[in-house]
Amino acid sequence: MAALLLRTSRGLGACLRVATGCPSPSSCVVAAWSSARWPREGAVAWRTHAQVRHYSSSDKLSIDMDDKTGVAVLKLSNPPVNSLSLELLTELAIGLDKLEMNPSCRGVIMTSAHPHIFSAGLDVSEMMGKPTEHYREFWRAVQEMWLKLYGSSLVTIAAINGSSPAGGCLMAMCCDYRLMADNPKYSIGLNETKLGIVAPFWFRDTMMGVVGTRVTERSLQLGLMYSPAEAVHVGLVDRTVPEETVFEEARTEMARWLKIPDHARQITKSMMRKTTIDHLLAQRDSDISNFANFISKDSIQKSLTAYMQALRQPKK
Ligand SMILES: CCCCC/C=C/C(=O)SCCNC(=O)CCNC(=O)[C@H](O)C(C)(C)COP(=O)(O)OP(=O)(O)OC[C@H]1O[C@@H](n2cnc3c(N)ncnc32)[C@H](O)[C@@H]1OP(=O)(O)O
Repeated sequence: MAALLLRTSRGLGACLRVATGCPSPSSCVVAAWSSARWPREGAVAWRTHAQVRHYSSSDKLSIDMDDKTGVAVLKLSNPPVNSLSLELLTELAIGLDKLEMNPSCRGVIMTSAHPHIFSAGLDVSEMMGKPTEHYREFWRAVQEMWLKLYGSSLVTIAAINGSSPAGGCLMAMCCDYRLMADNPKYSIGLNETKLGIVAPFWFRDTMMGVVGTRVTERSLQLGLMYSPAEAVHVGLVDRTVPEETVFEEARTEMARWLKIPDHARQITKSMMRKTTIDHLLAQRDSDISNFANFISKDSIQKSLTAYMQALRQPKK
């Protein structure tokens, strides 16, 4: 059973079960086998160039997997600002799942296809003027993307080639390592309070795992956005690099991580993240209800409307 789990289901939960010898729920194995049958018929287009395989069922996301190096490159491509719509979040979760199930994949570099913006975070229009059912579906998709990315057993590196507020920062923080372009015009952080909304506990927990309690508390209350240099100073970003080298530096960093035996690194990662993941899993439905109730409030809808109007004003 342990060998089967390692081969078919390499999420962090599976790693820790293998390490501890705990029995796995049978649903986990079933899910692993059904996902392993990708590409799904009709949903995924394949191109093969030597050892690089391109697969994506959406024009908002491209994933190129190099079988020789074991490294996949995941590029967000949702103009103008890579906002995380329901569609893009769903594609991200599916894409990450496929990489997890691909036995030749060992690492993922996440970046943006558009210069200047890594991701503007959650698509605010998905949180405005919609029925409650839509909010529930949207929030489940946000959770799912987080569970796949934060819970990935692969080495994940964020090559942050532009600004990365809120949900964009969350994605970067889910990764094992963060490189950011040293352009002072870019910024990164969890700015939710500035929109009049509150980052949920698992956004907070993710940030605490990266920068610790004190910096998280100050950053969240004030909705701080950090320049690349400031982000390095507080530990939100590991390193800044010249803008034109972000991607190559990410590749070099990946090579360093891939020198570590997968099983040892994966079990260590799982030990570090399991409590945070379990916390959300135990409260998934109540978290969805909380979000749907909160976002439906008139006062919150007014705050979001005002924020979007301000965003649309010409910049000085
Ligand atoms: C309980 C609730 C918890 C929920 C947790 C929430 C998490 C989130 O992620 S909320 C989203 C927070 N995101 C932001 O606050 C980012 C806002 N955007 C920006 O700061 C900037 O747009 C930028 C720095 C990302 C890019 O700046 P710039 O290149 O100057 O582009 P524009 O500001 O002109 O924007 C172009 C276009 O895109 C629209 N837009 C920007 N961000 C979003 C977004 N997050 N969702 C939807 N739409 C967004 C912006 O309104 C412009 O639209 P048009 O004027 O119609 O062209």
